[in-house]
Amino acid sequence: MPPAPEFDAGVEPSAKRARLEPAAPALQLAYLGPEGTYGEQAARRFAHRLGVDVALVPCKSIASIYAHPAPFLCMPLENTLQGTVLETVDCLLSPLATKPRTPAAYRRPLAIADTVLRIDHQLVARRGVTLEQVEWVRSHEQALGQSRAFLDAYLPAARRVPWPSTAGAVASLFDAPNEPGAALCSSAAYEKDRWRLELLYSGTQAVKDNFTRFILLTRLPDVPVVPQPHGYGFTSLFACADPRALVSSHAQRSNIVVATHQRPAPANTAPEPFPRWVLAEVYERDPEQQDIGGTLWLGTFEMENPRAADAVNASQPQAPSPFAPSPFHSPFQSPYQSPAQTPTASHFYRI
Ligand SMILES: O=C(O)C(=O)Cc1ccccc1
Repeated sequence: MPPAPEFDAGVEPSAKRARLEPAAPALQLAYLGPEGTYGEQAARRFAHRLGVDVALVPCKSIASIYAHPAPFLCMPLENTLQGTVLETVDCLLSPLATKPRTPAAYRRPLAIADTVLRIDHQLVARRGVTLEQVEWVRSHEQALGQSRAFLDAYLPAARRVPWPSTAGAVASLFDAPNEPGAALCSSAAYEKDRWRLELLYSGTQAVKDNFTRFILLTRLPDVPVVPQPHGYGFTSLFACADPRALVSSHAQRSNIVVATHQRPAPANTAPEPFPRWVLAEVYERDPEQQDIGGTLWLGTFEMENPRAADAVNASQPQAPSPFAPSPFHSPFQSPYQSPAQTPTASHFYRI
């Protein structure tokens, strides 16, 4: 009797089996959601520039972006008409407080890039609602402020209701189906829901050339600064508790302070009528080439309270980085800053 054929279970011998590597999970990039915000547009640009597989994660507020454990965070920093985005600067300065507000398990984020978006607001309401009927307008406080003159002229009696985001304000219109309200949002947010929206006015901001600058932060170690497509601006952000410190610590390095963002410090941190913390934007000159370098990263924080500096600088978990190591991200080190000029580690740190 011939031997029984070997039982073929339909499985290839293991040596021949195709080796399917598990796909690396996409790196998360947290932004101000929901879909349709200006923040989402900025986040998409950053994702493209990073050149790695990135999953966008919408967050409910700017504060919740900063608290998110995602390796990348996208936040609005400043606007042509409204200036500083207060919630963002509050987050960036929060490590100056004695108790860091970010959970200790998350690596404190560092800025690695910026992008500038043109901002053009649309006033929208649910289908059938007219401008004359609008009793309230919801939007991010930036959009309400940028549209102040329009609202004064066209909707003087309407209540202005700050909302965590522009696209969130649009979504809220459908939760209040019987109320004659409106929202200020991007064209993208309008386009997404246009079948159920009325476009009441296009371009409500006070000037046509209205821009918002967003920054990209990372919690990963050793991420190289992301090349700027425009090729200029080696901009660092430095925070300090006393604006005078900017002059003494930067003058001799021929750095130029080009902008400052100021917020009140907790009143008990300084015996002054105007206790304040300052985030300063600084061009770092390359002393060799006599020109200005190419990338944004947040600079060094000068600390009044060394205990706070220690808390912030406390060792943080190192997530594996998919990027080549960069010399630019070691603490207290800038390519154009000699260690001899760097004040003690307990008083300075980079954000
Ligand atoms: O709410 C949004 O869409 C944001 O991204 C914040 C914002 C609001 C208005 C102008 C720029 C950014």
